[in-house]
Amino acid sequence: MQDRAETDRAARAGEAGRPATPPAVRVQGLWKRFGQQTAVAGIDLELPAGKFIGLVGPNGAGKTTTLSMVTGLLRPDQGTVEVAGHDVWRDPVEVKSRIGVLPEGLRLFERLSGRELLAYTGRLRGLPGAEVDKRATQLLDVLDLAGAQHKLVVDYSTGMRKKIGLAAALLHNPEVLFLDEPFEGVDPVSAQTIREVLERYTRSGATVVFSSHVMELVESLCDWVAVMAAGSIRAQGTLDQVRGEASSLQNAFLELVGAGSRTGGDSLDWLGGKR
Ligand SMILES: Nc1ncnc2c1ncn2[C@@H]1O[C@H](COP(=O)(O)OP(=O)(O)OP(=O)(O)O)[C@@H](O)[C@H]1O
Repeated sequence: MQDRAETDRAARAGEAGRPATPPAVRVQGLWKRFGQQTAVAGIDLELPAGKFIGLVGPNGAGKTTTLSMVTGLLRPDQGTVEVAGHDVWRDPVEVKSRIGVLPEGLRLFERLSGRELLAYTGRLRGLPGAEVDKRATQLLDVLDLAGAQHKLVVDYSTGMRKKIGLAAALLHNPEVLFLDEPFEGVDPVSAQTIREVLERYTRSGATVVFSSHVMELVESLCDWVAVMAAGSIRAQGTLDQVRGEASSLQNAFLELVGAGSRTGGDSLDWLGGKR
């Protein structure tokens, strides 16, 4: 007779007998309140590994709060979060070694140059100096920052800051990369570069989770989507599952967040009228 542990192991094993990969993120019963405001209202979320995942929702939906709790930056009031099979709040060191994060309102060491920032990040991550140098050179090159590598980060533009932040988040080759609005403030050329880097990264089996308001972008990039509104998950699944019968993700999104019937400003009858 199989013992319990054996049965559990068998249940976790894939059809080929290999251990099944745990989801990139598993969230259960997650809550966060700020005073009277409930930012995240008991969500469950399971994000598969190896996918390009979009977390979408209107302003104030709770995306940043969720990503902050998932990445160990903000302690939940209630609930559990696992990343790559490890509990974020019980096993933070293990989790942090496996993830890269580009947070909202990115704070960087402003008085370092881009290259110094990468060198410092690499050493903090415990990488050997020569390896950091090699990876930094390649990342600066691919992200078109080689010409600005000796400039102080404080003098970087918004898009350059996003790119150096992304380079720092990728330097240790994380299993799961979390990006809060990675394309905001980024010009189309840089956006294309970031996109190519991320597509290449997910093709290697890694997971990208990013939040965005731009549905066209999510539709063209992601194979998996979670829709959030008012602190709850309204839908999660493959792009096709979430889009359902709707003609586009944008239309599905408007229905899911209950904005489908909004009038688009009928009450502003004075705007554009007689002056
Ligand atoms: N530190 C805080 N203190 C008080 N309220 C907060 C705090 N952080 C978030 N909130 C509130 O929680 C709710 C969710 O905010 P959050 O920033 O997570 O939304 P979001 O989906 O990321 O929005 P956006 O798309 O506008 O960035 C909002 O109502 C916000 O005002």
